[in-house]
Amino acid sequence: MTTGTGTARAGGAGTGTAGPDASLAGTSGAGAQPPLTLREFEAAARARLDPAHYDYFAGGAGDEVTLRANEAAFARVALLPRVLRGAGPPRTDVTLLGTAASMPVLVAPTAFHRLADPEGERATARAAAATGTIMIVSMAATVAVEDVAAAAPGAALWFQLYVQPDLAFTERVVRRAEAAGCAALVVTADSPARGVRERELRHGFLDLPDGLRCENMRDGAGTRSIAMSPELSWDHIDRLREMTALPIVLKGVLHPADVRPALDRGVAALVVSNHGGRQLDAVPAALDALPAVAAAAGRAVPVLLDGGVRRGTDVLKALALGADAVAVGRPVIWGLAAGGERGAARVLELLRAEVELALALCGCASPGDLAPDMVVRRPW
Ligand SMILES: Cc1cc2nc3c(=O)[nH]c(=O)nc-3n(C[C@H](O)[C@H](O)[C@H](O)COP(=O)(O)O)c2cc1C
Ligand SMILES: CC(C)CC(=O)C(=O)O
Repeated sequence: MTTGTGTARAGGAGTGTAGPDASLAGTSGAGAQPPLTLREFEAAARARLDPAHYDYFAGGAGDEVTLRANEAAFARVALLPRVLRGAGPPRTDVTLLGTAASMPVLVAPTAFHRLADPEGERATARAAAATGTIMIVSMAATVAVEDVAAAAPGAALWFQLYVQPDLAFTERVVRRAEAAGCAALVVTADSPARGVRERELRHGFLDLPDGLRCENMRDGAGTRSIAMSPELSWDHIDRLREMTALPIVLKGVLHPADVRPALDRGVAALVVSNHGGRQLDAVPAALDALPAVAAAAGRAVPVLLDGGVRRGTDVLKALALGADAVAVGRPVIWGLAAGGERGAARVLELLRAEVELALALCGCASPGDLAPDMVVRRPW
């Protein structure tokens, strides 16, 4: 049987196989071989990036306990496949809040893509479109949301918002995201203050270099730096609900008690996330926080997870433990730094192919077939 034919997708950056992309040969830090895994993409990116920029992307808060925990949590969970279910070639596509995606893997919002590639978020959006998945454009993007949308016609975009103390300014940013065609507003809730990443301090990386800026902060009067809002509260979610008809996704939920107030305010989806270990160190791994949040949501709204997803099998583990989809942050940046648009597309296509194969090997016809009884905690 073949597992490479089950899903139609837009674009042709990938091949549907997990084989190397020869055009990326020479980008790998390990030699002439093109990167074949997300980890190899990280090595390739590291070899190319200014060390200060690599550390900005890679680093986490404090002792990086949570950063390490995110990946380690996936290693502690094992998949328990079913056999002989006649599932056929699996589908990998999902629909989230009305947006179709070729796989249950989204591009998480990450800042400053032009530090990784001159085309920056334009290249990322084209890569997401080629793979047929959703890109969540960061408020801290180095390309304006309008220009990201124009660079990748047909791309499925959502917009991530840091609510600004100036609500009138916040509303103008929301209007720009709406006008650019973003289909959901992802409100980051885990950052009432900015986490301290000591790697940034060691490099003295405190601001974008000359020539780059947060283009979504421009407001006629010029670029403004992004403020974290310590006063952020549920009232702001009410205000945003009044402000926009876009579905609101709450990003950065870890405590199950925060689910009820979110549902009461009409939040359309939740993202279980610790911001890739970059905010409060020593919080649980995202995967470990997922089951309780998913149980509290009780399938009322989609639950997403990000943090530490590096393999297709990680995606299946998260889905089995209650997620409807996951998002990846750093891996897309590694693809971008290693090979621009092609590199980012390759990272996404590798994940899609890995998800497809893992679904087949688990006896699943689609992502929705995963259930909690298909994972076990490793006994070590
Ligand atoms: C370099 C970098 C920049 C980020 N910028 C943002 C951002 O602007 N807004 C946001 O909500 N989250 C941001 N995040 C967090 C990601 O959305 C996501 O939660 C995290 O990267 C997931 O972990 P992963 O990198 O292990 O996949 C950023 C993460 C990184 C690594
Ligand atoms: C510009 C920053 C606020 C972006 C961010 O969220 C991060 O670096 O984790």
